[in-house]
Amino acid sequence: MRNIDYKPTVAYLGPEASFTHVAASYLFGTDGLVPQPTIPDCIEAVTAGRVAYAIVPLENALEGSVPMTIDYLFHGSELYINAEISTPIEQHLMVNNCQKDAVSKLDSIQSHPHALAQCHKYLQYHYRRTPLLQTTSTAAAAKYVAENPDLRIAAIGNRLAAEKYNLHIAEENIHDFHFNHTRFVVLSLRKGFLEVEGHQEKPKTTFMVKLPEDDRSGVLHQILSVFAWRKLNLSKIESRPLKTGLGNYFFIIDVLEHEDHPMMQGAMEELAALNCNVRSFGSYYSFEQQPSR
Ligand SMILES: O=C(O)C(=O)Cc1ccccc1
Repeated sequence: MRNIDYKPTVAYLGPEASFTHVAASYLFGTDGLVPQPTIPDCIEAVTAGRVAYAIVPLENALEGSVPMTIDYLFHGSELYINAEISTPIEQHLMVNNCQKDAVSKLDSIQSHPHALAQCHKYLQYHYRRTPLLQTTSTAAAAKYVAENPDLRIAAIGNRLAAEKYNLHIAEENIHDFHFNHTRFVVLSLRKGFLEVEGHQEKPKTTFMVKLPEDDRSGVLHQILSVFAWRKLNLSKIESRPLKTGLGNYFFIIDVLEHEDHPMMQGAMEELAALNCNVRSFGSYYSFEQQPSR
C-alpha cells in the first residue's frame, strides 16, 4: 500500500497474477484486492457498492482500446476515473512442468485477446498451425494450464503468473514490439483523486463528447478549437461507435488539465453552446510503473 491510510476494497480483473493484479498491487498494496472473472464484473462490483474501487485495463500501446472496458464504462456507467496507471507489459510463453517436452507440439495456446495480439508475429512464425484460444485474462490462461497437466497446452502471460501457478517459461519476451505498455484506470462512484504518492505532476480529465445531431460541417474542427485557443493540451482523442447506427460516433477526449480550471469551465460552456453533449469522467493523476528488473 502506497500512502493510503485506510484499506479500500478493490475489484480487479483476476485471477491473481494478471497484469491488472500487478497494477492494482502497485497502487493499493495486496490487501483488499478482490479478483473478478471479467471486466464487466469489476464494473458491476464497484457500481453496486460491493467494493470501493475497480481497476481495469483501458488501452494498450500496441492494440489500442480494450473494447470491453470502453463498452461498460462509456455506455451508461455512473463511474468516475480516480487514477490511471501505465504498466510495462512483458509476455512469456509458459507450459505445465509436465509438458516441458511438448513445446514444439502444442495443441493450443491460450491467453487474453490483447496478449495474443501482442505476440501475433511470434505466434505466426512459430505456431502458425496451433489454435489460439481466448481467455478472460492472461492469468486465467496460466491457471488453466496449471490445472490441466495432461493437456499439451500453453499460456501467454507475465512472470508472476508463471511463478504463482508453478509453470515453466518456455520462451521469454515473445511480444512483438519492445514498447508494450498498458494503461489501467481506477474507477469509483465518486469524483476525486486517489490519495497515493508518486504521480505525474499534471492532472488529466477525460470527457465523452457526443456531436450535435444536425450533422453540420466543420463541427469537429470547432470542438478542437475550443481546446486549442485556450492552450488546453489534449493527450488523446479517439472516436468510438455510439452503437445507435452506422456512422454514429462519440469522442473520448483526454485533456491535461483539472476540470475545475477556469479555462476548462469556459471550454465546457463553449461545447454546450455548440450543442455537444459532454459527460466528464472526472480529473485524476497518472502513475507510471517501472519495469520490475
Ligand atoms: O489479462 C490480463 O492479465 C489483464 O490484466 C488484461 C491485459 C491483457 C494483456 C495486456 C495487458 C492487460
